[in-house]
Amino acid sequence: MGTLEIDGLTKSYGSRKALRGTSFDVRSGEIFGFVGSNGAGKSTTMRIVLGVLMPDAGEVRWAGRPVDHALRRRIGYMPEERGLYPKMKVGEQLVYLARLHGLSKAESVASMERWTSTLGVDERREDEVQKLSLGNQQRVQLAAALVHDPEILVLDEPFSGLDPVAVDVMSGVLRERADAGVPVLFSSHQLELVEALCDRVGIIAAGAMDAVGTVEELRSIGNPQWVVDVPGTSDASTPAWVPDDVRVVGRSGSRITFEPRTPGSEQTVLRAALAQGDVTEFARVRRPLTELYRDVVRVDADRPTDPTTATEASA
Ligand SMILES: Nc1ncnc2c1ncn2[C@@H]1O[C@H](COP(=O)(O)OP(=O)(O)OP(=O)(O)O)[C@@H](O)[C@H]1O
Repeated sequence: MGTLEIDGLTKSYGSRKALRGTSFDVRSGEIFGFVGSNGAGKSTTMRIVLGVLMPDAGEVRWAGRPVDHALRRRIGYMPEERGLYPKMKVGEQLVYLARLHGLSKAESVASMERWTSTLGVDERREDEVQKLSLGNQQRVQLAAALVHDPEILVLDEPFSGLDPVAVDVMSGVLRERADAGVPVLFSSHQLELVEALCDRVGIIAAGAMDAVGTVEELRSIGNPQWVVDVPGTSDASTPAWVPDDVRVVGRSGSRITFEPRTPGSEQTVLRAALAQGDVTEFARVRRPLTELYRDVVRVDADRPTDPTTATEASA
């Protein structure tokens, strides 16, 4: 049990700066969703955690200790480029990988059987990997990351290309591993899935973390939005009764979405709305991660680059 700390990583490929001081941590028992646009630096970060790449500066620690070769053997990794031997049989390959990580023959076979069953590829154990569909190859790839019972999981886009049933199976496995105390770090572009599955989310842009926190904490960055509905009121884009200290950002019939310009001005709106008639809805909008992500990335694009700062939304 412990925390995986990614601390101040920088990395350049020639003149291209891929990471500019990336820092965040993944705690024991949590699923951490790592999101960001193409080329933002997710795979580079994960490769450094695994020791496949060396950073120019910065450090990765597990339970307070720098991650060394021995510790890396206890990480389960799913690389973006995948890494199975296409001509090797599924079962043999998983046993081989477990043996490489130091499990006995009997332990390796038992683990292979467990994970192929859990992931629904037990009937394919005798097949060459290349004969499986891409989705089933991905299930085997996850089995390969899990077969040595790792203490940490680092998965690069494990959900890409999976059908909905496979997504459910994989989500269940990640949750079960996290519940067993494993920190689970995975990257994804499927933000709805990340929102549903993750305990915390980190948004990376241009090699630096822009925001880290629970989805609820990310909602507190930027302007909160509220919705108010007074049926029967005028359908002007901004009705005259709406006070000036809010900004109307959307309207659908009598239902208005707005952002307070000053703290508490949503209450002024409520009072003004009640003066118009019956208020059938007044609530803070729970914006989906997809929108929060766009806001964070848009603000980042508008701002002069200061790669050393990240918004830490977590308490
Ligand atoms: N081997 C390499 N040689 C040169 N540049 C690289 C190499 N690997 C990555 N890069 C560059 O580093 C930056 C970060 O890439 P990285 O693959 O880490 O991003 P990513 O967030 O994983 O992207 P994606 O979502 O597309 O997988 C990009 O600008 C990429 O072009």
